[in-house]
Amino acid sequence: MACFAELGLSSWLVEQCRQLGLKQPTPVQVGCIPAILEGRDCLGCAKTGSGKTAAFVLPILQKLSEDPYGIFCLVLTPTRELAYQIAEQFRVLGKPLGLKDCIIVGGMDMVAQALELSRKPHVVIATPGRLADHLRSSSTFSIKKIRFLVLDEADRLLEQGCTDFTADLEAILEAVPAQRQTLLFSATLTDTLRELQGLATNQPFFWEAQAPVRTVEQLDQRYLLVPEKVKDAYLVHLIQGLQDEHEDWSIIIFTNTCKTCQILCMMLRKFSFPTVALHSMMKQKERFAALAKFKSSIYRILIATDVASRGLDIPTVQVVINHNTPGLPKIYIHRVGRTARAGRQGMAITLVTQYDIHLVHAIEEQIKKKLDEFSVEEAEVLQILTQVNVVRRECEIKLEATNFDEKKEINKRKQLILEGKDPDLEAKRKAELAKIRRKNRRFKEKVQQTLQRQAASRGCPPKAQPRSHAAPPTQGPA
Ligand SMILES: Nc1ncnc2c1ncn2[C@@H]1O[C@H](COP(=O)(O)OP(=O)(O)OP(=O)(O)O)[C@@H](O)[C@H]1O
Repeated sequence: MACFAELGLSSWLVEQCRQLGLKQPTPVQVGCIPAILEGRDCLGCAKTGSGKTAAFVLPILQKLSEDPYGIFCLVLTPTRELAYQIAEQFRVLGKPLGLKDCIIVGGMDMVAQALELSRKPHVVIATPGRLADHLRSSSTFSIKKIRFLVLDEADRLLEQGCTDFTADLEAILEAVPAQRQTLLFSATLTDTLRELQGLATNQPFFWEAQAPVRTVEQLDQRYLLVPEKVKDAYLVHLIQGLQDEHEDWSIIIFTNTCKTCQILCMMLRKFSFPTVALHSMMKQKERFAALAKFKSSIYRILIATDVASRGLDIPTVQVVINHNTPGLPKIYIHRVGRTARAGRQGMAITLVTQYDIHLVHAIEEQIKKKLDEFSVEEAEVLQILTQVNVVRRECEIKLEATNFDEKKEINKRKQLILEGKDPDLEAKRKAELAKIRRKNRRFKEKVQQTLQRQAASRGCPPKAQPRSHAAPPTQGPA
């Protein structure tokens, strides 16, 4: 395996790596750094926690040291917390350069950001929405001369998920020069490869880690079949077990909505688990504070929505629990990638209800690996069931009293207005879409029932279970 110096990096950068404890480059670094130094665009696809950040930070710093000016590089990332993490890597590795960086993310003071931008930092790390706002409203800075454009978690930036970056990305792409080096990185690039290739046209170099499985080897991946109604009792039982078994334990729990995240956080605290929440309904300062408390192990459990599923690098995390089975395999890959990073061991446990078995199949097909069953003593779960349900209900009532839903609705409307959309029209469109989906689902169910009836009348055995180990969930103690 090559060493950092053999990749063409200058001695001061090699020394920085050594000081940081990076002894040998990882495969994605070996693959991408020389191509970037040659001046080529680069698309780097490698597993979670495999060192993709340094794969672009190191060559950019080298080029910056040869021709320092501001603004030299723009890095775009989907989440605010990730922007701070990337900035830290630039700062640490670029220390000898006296690197000036600037973080432009939503939820922070815009005037202070505008001032910082006008001081021509070498590197700007931004979320697309806030940077586009600055471009629309200010003429005190320019990204017309940037040498590097980086899209970290590039597939997320390009897909139209719950936060749609397309319009903001368009505004940004109009403001950057055509002559630039574009670097795109993610653990799941291949799904949006065609769109991404349109962005990187300068002798693009595509690097993908060759591996039979798309998740890391050191990750023990489990599923736990739970009846929907008793999910939270299983969760409490799981955490209790992990806490009893491990001295220095640290867990991230992923939920599907901000509200569930908030309720579960309140509930786990009632059970005296040191828990902090991270979701987009929190103020930015609270988000940073929560993350800092978790990183410093003051709190052992971080309960989060997918705002924390990409990129966050917290080496102490040993376990990831998916409170809901992710609807998309790619979300699963990023969530479970918050543990077992940089060669460490880790475990991911996905709670699977009777309605989610097909999602597990889709995940297994994508990652090219079967999940193993995680077994628990059902009798022990039964013992805490009533208590957990009562506490959860109390937390729900408490949260309702804070008008959480109303605040969420107002935030949503604000966001739509900012995106130039009519909130009422959007609501109507959504309701129509939901109606169509319901109709489709009913139709599918009817077809299924007819097929089963026909099979039964022909005397065929009922259709086999989709997977050998995914037996129907046990009749839980509901
Ligand atoms: N050459 C190296 N040797 C050892 N550790 C490294 C090396 N390069 C990076 N690391 C460490 O590996 C960890 C993961 O790196 P990084 O956050 O860049 O992963 P990633 O590939 O971007 O993951 P994700 O897809 O989840 O964003 C970091 O703590 C980083 O400091």
